Amino acid sequence: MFPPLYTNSAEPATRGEFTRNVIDDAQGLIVRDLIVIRNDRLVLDGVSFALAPGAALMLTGPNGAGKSTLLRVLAGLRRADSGTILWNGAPVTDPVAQGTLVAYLGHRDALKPGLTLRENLTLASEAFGQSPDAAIAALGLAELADLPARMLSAGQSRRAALARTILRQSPLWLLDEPSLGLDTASIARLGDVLAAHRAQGGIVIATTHVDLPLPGCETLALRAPDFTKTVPGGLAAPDAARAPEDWF
Ligand SMILES: Nc1ncnc2c1ncn2[C@@H]1O[C@H](COP(=O)(O)OP(=O)(O)OP(=O)(O)O)[C@@H](O)[C@H]1O
Repeated sequence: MFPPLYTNSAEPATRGEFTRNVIDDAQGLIVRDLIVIRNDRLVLDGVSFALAPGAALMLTGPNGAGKSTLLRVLAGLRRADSGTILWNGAPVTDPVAQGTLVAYLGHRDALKPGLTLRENLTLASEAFGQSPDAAIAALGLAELADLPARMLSAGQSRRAALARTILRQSPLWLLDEPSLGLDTASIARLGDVLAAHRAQGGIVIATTHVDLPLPGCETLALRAPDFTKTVPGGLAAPDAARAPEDWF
């Protein structure tokens, strides 16, 4: 098991401890010294953590702290200005290019309103040769499966988006506020789904403003960025030279 060492500051003591204890070729996910600058503002300032297979991390912090930004970097939807991501000891430069490594649930449910719930999930699952039935059942959606997505409530729609995320059967789940709008029974189902994934060696990273059903998880509390400080022109590191149009 990795040591639960995290930081989103550049404090030398924490960085030193992290470096001493984490072995680069270990199984699982290692994130080291991630720096992200948005609009000349330092949003993530040296985020580091390590998660072994079966582990989970809850990302907390005030609005604007960078939780979604961190997930999007890990999902390959945005580049970091500097830092390293290792998966099973190998550097991950583009998670999207790794195919099924990552399953990402963003803020938006992004269902096609004219298609039924099942059609939405089938569309997503065909590329992976999976049937959507297990995911539909796991999120308690069988009775709603033939309704057009436009007829789903906010919580039902969130469950459908969760089902679409999990059917990829990716080892690394990145979930942005997965419990948003879910009722008590649905949160319990979400807990079962997360536990089953972790029991198979999967890793979960989830942002949240409320408690999530992730027993034994680690927590990384990101701090609000200091918006009185600017980083004009970004960092001197080569990554910072990428054109803004390369970024999502
Ligand atoms: N398009 C943008 N351009 C520049 N800065 C942005 C942009 N979108 C967001 N930011 C800044 O990036 C920072 C991190 O935003 P992010 O969405 O990652 O925060 P968060 O912790 O997920 O917040 P919340 O709890 O509200 O979801 C914010 O402080 C925000 O001001």
